[in-house]
Amino acid sequence: MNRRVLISPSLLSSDFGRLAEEVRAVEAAGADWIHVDVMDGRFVPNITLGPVVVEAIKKAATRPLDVHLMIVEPEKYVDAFAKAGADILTVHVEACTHLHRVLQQIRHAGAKPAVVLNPATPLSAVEEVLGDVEMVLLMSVNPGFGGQSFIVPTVDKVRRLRAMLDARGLSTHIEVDGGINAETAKRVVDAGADVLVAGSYVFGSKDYAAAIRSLRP
Ligand SMILES: O=C(CO)[C@H](O)[C@H](O)COP(=O)(O)O
Ligand SMILES: [Co+2]
Repeated sequence: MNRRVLISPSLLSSDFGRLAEEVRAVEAAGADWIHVDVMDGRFVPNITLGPVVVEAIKKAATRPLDVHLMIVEPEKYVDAFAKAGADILTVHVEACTHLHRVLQQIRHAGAKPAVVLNPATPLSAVEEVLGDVEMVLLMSVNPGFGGQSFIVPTVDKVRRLRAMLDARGLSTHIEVDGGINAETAKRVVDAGADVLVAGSYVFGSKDYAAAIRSLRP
């Protein structure tokens, strides 16, 4: 099946001093979504931004905000991020004691629920909630930093997840995040991914439009 591939540039590698301009620039360059990385210094060894900054990004953006929460106890903050303008809210399965409850909370808050797995977390960890999410995000680096190398076994993980979804008649998005460039993009799209996060590849290039174009099949 031919799915339209969506590109979600990660602002993590953008110029934070010119965040609104950067959002407008990637949108003009063809971004479908805007990926926002929220890190708390506990779930991951890095700290980025909170709901106040998401609200500022929302004012600059016209495309959906794809908010990736790399935080412990996400249930304490999902309402605030939804209120700030997150359209898709993605929580780590490793951070949720009651994953199903958190996904319900996200939907009640008015955002689309999604779940993300670290590279070492097996697909079986999300098998029971596949019908409750709009998207499954597979990390293809260990979360916390941009600019890392793609972890190759993710390609087979994407293929196995797409087969699990097909077997259940679900057309849930599969997003891949970490080390995405023109070469790795092709490999994960061929395996069944349809949303690509790219941070350093897009924001590190001189021509955002050309970089985004090169990620599409
Ligand atoms: O979630 C993330 C890191 O935890 C980022 O979205 C990801 O690393 C994007 O950066 P790059 O494309 O440079 O790998
Ligand atoms: Co991310």
